[in-house]
Amino acid sequence: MSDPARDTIAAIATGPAAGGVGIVRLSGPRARLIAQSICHRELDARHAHHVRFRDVDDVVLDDGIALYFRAPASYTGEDVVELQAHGSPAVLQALVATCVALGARRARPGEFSERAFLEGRLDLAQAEAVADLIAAADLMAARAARRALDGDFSRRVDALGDALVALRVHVEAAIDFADEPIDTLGGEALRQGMATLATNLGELLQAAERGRRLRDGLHAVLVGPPNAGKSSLLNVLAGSERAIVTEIAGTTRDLLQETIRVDGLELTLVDTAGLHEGGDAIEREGMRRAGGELARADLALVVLDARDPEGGRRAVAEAIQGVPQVLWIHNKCDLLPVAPAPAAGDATGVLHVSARTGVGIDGLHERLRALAGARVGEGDAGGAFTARARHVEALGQALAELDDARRHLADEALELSAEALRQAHDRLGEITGRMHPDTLLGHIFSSFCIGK
Ligand SMILES: Nc1nc2c(c(=O)[nH]1)N(C=O)[C@@H](CNc1ccc(C(=O)N[C@@H](CCC(=O)O)C(=O)O)cc1)CN2
Ligand SMILES: Nc1nc2c(ncn2[C@@H]2O[C@H](COP(=O)(O)OP(=O)(O)OP(=O)(O)O)[C@@H](O)[C@H]2O)c(=O)[nH]1
Ligand SMILES: [Mg+2]
Repeated sequence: MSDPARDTIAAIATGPAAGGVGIVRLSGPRARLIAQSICHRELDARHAHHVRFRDVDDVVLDDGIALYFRAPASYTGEDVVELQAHGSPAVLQALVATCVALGARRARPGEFSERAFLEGRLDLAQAEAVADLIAAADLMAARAARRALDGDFSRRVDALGDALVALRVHVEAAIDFADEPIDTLGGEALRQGMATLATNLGELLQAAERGRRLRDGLHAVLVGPPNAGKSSLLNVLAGSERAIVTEIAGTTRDLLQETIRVDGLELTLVDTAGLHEGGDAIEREGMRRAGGELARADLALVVLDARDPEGGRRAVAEAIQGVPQVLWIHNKCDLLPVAPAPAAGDATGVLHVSARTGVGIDGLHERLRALAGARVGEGDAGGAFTARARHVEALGQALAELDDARRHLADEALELSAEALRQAHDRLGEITGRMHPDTLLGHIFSSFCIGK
C-alpha cells in the first residue's frame, strides 16, 4: 500500500518548550537511510540504539536513542525512525535541518496522522480523535477522545453503514421487479428496516452531539437581572479582576469569557448583560447576545440578589428555557439580616453566596466540579466519545436523507428511495473517510499540530 515514490517527512514530535527529552520523527521510504547517516550505523527494527547524532559536516549534535519501526508496523504504516535527543529546541531544530539536508521534507501539521489514515492505520474519525486527545482540556475530554481513537464512534457509524447497505440492496432488487407491487417484494420488511435504522441513527446523532459538547469543555453562562453580582462572581471564580464591577445597574454589555479550572476540569464562564425589560440600545444588544450565548450553554448560573430573588427569577425564566442545567445562586447574602446556612445549598438547591465576603464560594466550586464531572458520566458510566461539529452535521444529513427514503418508499417511488439511501450512505462515509472529497481531508489535517 505504501507508495515508494512518496517523500519522506520530518518534524519535531514533542512540544515546543525545552524538556528532558525531545523527539524528531521521520516517516517515509527514505526514513531509515536518512537516520542511518545521522547515526553513523545500521538501525535494526524494534531496537533501541544509543548513538551520537551528527549533522552533515559530521559535527556531533547530541547523543540519544534511535528507534526504527519497519513498515507497516509503525504509527504511520510507513518506515518510521525516531531520534530521541535531549529536549533542547536548538538541538531538535538542527536535527530536523539535518534530515532536510539529507532529503527529507518538513512535515505539514497533521501529516503523520494523515499518512496513518492514508495507510489505513486509522480512519478519519480516529485521526481526528488523535488531535482531540492532544488538545483535551481535561481528563474527561481526554478519556472520551481516547474512546473515539479506539474506534468506539467509528464502529457505530460502520454498523449503521452496514444496515444501510442491506437496505440499498433490497431496494435495488425491488426496482428490478418494478412490475410487482411492493408488498410482494418485502415492502413491510423494508419499512421496518428503515424505521429501525432511523431510530439508531437518531441515537448516534444524540451521542455525537454530547461528544461535541464534551470536546469543548463545559460551557457555563452567568445570567440574571442587572446589578445582582454576575461580574463580581466571575471575578471571584476567575481569581482576578477580569470584569468591570460598579454599583451602576447595566455595567456589563458585551460578553466576557474566561476559562477556569476546577480540580483539573475545564470550564468556560461567560458573563452577560443583566436581563430586564426596556434598556437603551446598547443594553438591548447586550441582552440579545446573552440570549445567543444561552442557546449553546451546557449550564446557566443564574445570579439573583438574595434580598429580592423573586423579581429576578421572573426576568430570567424565559431566557433559560432549554438550557440543559441550571444552578440558582443567591448572591449578596452578606446583606441579609439573618445569614442563611453558608455553602450547603438549601433544600431547593439554591446556593447562598457572597462575592464580597467569599461566603459560599467553596460550595459553588464543589457544585461546578460535580457538574463538570457529570457531563461525561464520571466513573466512565457514560462511555462517551468525542465528536466534532462535522460529524454531527453529517449524521443529521444522513437522517434527513433516510427520512426522504422512507417517504419515497411509502409513495412506491423506489428509484427516488434508492437515491436517498445512497446519499445517506455517502454522508455516513464522510465521517470515517471511507468516502471523502480531498478538500475535506486537507481541511481536517491542517488543524493538527506539526509533528502529529
Ligand atoms: N515514542 C513514541 N511514543 C508514542 C508515540 C510515538 O509515535 N512514539 N505515539 C504516537 O502517536 C503514541 C503511541 N502510538 C503508537 C501507535 C502505533 C505505534 C506502532 O509502531 N505500531 C506498530 C508496531 C507495533 C509493534 O511493533 O509492537 C503496529 O501497530 O503495527 C507506535 C506508537 C504515544 N506514544
Ligand atoms: N454587599 C455585596 N455587594 C456585592 C456583592 N456582589 C456584588 N456586589 C456589588 O453589587 C454591585 C453590582 O455588582 P456587579 O458584579 O457589577 O453586578 P452585575 O450583575 O455584573 O451587574 P450588571 O453587569 O450591571 O448586570 C457592585 O457594586 C458590587 O460591588 C456581594 O456579594 N455583596
Ligand atoms: Mg456585570
